[in-house]
Amino acid sequence: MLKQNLFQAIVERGMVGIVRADSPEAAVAIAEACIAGGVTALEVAFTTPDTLGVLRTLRERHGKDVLLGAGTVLDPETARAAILAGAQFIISPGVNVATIEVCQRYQVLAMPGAMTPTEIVTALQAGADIVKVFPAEMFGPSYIKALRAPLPQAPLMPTGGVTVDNLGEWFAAGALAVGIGSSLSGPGAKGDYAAVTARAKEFVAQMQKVRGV
Ligand SMILES: O=C(O)C(=O)C[C@H](O)[C@H](O)COP(=O)(O)O
Repeated sequence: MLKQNLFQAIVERGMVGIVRADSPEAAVAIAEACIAGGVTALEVAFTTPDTLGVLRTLRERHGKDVLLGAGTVLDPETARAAILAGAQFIISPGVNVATIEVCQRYQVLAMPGAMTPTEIVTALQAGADIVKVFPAEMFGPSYIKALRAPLPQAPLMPTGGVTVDNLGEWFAAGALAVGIGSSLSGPGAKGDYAAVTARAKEFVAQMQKVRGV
């Protein structure tokens, strides 16, 4: 998919589900549970064993309807491997310029993590497509609003502490999209995949409400 179409597809969904698990089997099961509930942009975090295998499995099973990315990517080598395994976007906890460059070279979305205005501007200058504001729960939605006063052009994706209940607040504050971890996939750690699907459905329904669909 062309990078601009990928960007649009993330914005339309409004959320990226974060899959982080103790085993590749659990990661695939959590991802499938999210997809079953309608959350179809997913990041597999590299703290998961055999993340590349998980990405390949999900890429083989799902066609264009599921957007797949890799998270917790700290360096360009990991980014390149993830792209070869089918990742369409690369998320990092911080700003690593060489990682952003690999994303631009292969035309996948670069989504580095940043917190301060200096970091956010550095990320944008280096070629970030979307800036993950992380850890967003430290300052809450009002921080996104404050950032957007001087940086209205910044496409921000707060990540950390996003829940069904506060989803609307992040968008009201100016978020382009959100990253959702434990409040979506948390029950998956205990093997309760049905609960993950139920949470995914709640997020999708709430997103429609927030957007007035
Ligand atoms: O994208 C990554 O790889 C991250 O590092 C993001 C973290 O997993 C978030 O901290 C998840 O936050 P919660 O939604 O509060 O669980």
